[in-house]
Amino acid sequence: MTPAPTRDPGHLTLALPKGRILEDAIALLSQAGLPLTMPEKSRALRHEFPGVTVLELRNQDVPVYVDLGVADAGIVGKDVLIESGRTVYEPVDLKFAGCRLSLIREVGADGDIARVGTKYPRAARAYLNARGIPAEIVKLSGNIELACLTGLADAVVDLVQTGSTLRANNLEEVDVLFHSTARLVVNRAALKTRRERLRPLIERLRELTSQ
Ligand SMILES: Nc1ncnc2c1ncn2[C@@H]1O[C@H](COP(=O)(O)OP(=O)(O)OP(=O)(O)O)[C@@H](O)[C@H]1O
Ligand SMILES: O=P(O)(O)OC[C@H]1O[C@H](OP(=O)(O)OP(=O)(O)O)[C@H](O)[C@@H]1O
Repeated sequence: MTPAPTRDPGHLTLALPKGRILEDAIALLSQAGLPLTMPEKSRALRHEFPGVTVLELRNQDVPVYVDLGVADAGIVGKDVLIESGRTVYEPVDLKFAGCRLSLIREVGADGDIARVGTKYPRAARAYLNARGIPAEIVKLSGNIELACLTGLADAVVDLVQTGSTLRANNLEEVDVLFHSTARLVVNRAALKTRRERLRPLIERLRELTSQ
């Protein structure tokens, strides 16, 4: 493996997820003083701004890039962070992208739960184990609620925000595993080597989200 080039301690590398978090993340980081704008629609995956590089990633990869120090900091949902099992420093609750991870079934379903579909197998396993439910977990990638509707699973563990997906598909929330919002995550070594950049950013984000 080629060793990573030594990076200028005055330069920040940020891991941001494409998808629904990106626009709010860029807006908040700009308010906090970073010279960022929404990247133009293109196939470019790395975006350069004065003193800041933005890596555009899948949500699940943000904790990996930050934990392994390729990115100094990042923004990701608490749901993805919990599921990743990585213990990155998480100094600010950014309070957007609010939702909850819930156990969902068809309205009125009351049989045993033998199989659960989810994009969150680790969180689902912990929840089911804690309740002594020996269900099989099937890892799915999207439109998770379909697993309930088609009989692929007796229940699903998925995100709920407005509840409109549930209502449109005759589903109900049986239990809430946890609530989630977007978080700033920071690499612990970078917190020391890039202290001058990261400390003011953390402070400003705390002020902006009134913590
Ligand atoms: N309906 C929702 N309302 C509010 N926040 C949500 C909602 N759905 C997801 N989120 C939050 O936004 C994050 C990103 O969601 P998004 O839909 O962009 O991801 P995705 O496209 O499913 O992920 P992937 O990167 O795996 O393709 C989630 O991890 C969660 O924290
Ligand atoms: O309660 P609601 O406001 O309806 O939001 C919940 C829906 O939003 C997310 O799906 P998303 O739109 O990201 O699609 P996905 O299933 O492909 O991830 C989540 O997986 C739910 O399906």
